[in-house]
Amino acid sequence: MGSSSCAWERGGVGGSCSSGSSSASWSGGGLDKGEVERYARQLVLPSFGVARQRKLKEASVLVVGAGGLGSPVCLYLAAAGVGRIGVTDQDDVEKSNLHRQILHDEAEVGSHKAVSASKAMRRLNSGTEVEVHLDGFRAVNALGLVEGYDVVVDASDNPATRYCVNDACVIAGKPLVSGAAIGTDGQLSVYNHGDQCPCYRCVWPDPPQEGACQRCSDSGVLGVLPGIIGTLQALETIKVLTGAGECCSQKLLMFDGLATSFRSLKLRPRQEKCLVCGSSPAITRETIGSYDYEANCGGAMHDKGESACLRVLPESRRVSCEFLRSRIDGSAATDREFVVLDVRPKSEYDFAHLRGSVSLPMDALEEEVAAGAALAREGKDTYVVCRRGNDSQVAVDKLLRAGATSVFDVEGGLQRWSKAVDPTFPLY
Ligand SMILES: Nc1ncnc2c1ncn2[C@@H]1O[C@H](COP(=O)(O)OP(=O)(O)OP(=O)(O)O)[C@@H](O)[C@H]1O
Repeated sequence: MGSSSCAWERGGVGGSCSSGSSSASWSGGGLDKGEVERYARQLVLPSFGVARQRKLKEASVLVVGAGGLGSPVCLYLAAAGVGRIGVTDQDDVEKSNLHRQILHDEAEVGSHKAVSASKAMRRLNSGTEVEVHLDGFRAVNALGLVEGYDVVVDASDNPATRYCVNDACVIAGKPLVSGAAIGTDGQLSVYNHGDQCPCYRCVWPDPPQEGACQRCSDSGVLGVLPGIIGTLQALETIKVLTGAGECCSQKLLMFDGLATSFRSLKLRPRQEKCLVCGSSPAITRETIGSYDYEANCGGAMHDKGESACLRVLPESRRVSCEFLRSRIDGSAATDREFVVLDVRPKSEYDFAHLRGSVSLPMDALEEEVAAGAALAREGKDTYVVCRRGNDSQVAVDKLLRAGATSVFDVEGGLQRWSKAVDPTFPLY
């Protein structure tokens, strides 16, 4: 090869290669050598190429939630070369997150998820600028957060956040890549992307009642499921940012993990009556900050373990975990007979329960109440436990209404037991 000729040129944009010039002998279409080498396998794709890679480099994405869905979203977007990624979460990494939240590892248990996520992305790609928003997504910061990015990915797990993220995206005119995964199923759609494309609220105008929505912490999730849906969210985000292919907008993709099958539903276009993108919106730039999403859209935005506890019983019906321990070890100042009822599903009882406790899942307890058999334990003190101290209160309430007199809720449930009494009891 002659010394004056260009070694090679790609992309056609950027520096020239004239004979005798001191400038580089090549042009990478706006990418440097390291970037060309790093992204080579997608640069060679005719459907992608250098121009789209450059778009990714110039783009920014906000990821709401650094959990099961957010993990593959953050990792794949950083790996793909998105220029700036913001991640927001308010929660800490727990051991029970690790089977699916592959952003985090054992060393990060107890640390803030957004911080842990940022470390993982920086480890993966030092060329991606990572921004951390520690307070989570809320009505008061919604618009400010969303306006700082080109595309928003909803990787959260509760309806109040989903509606709030959607409304902010509509007001700020940002596409929203939304995913959900629970049990062995998942779904995905791109909202608010183009004139006719509906927003999340157009498709789901009626938020669920508080407590009506399933959560991974209660219903369980096969670890790989959010991996699949989150990876699809990353793919859709890349397509929205670069214009490659066709986005999953105006349709809802549904995945059945047990059958390994995908189905898609066509969605109705934007709705005139929609509260946020309709012709006379109630939620606007001026009102979003004070809109009460928790009251209007299905309950708490941030699931902070025990703080999410219900309070349906008077203090006199509640005992502490420490008191229950004193009954079990015989140090309490009473020798009345007692029984510990565990109202969690049998599957949970089977993997860990208090020695001597009796399994009576909520549906069996309801049958017992309906059959008038709820007083069978009268004469003994009955202490009711569940995982977090919510179902146990409901169970005690049902037993009291059925005429039982000596039943008590164990405050904070087995999570509190694990933290306050016996750290060897599995915390999940
Ligand atoms: N308003 C919000 N702002 C930021 N992050 C949120 C918000 N609401 C939920 N999240 C985060 O979204 C993530 C959802 O993750 P995931 O569904 O895997 O469940 P999890 O809450 O981490 O775990 P588990 O349900 O098992 O306790 C969580 O990290 C959660 O803290």
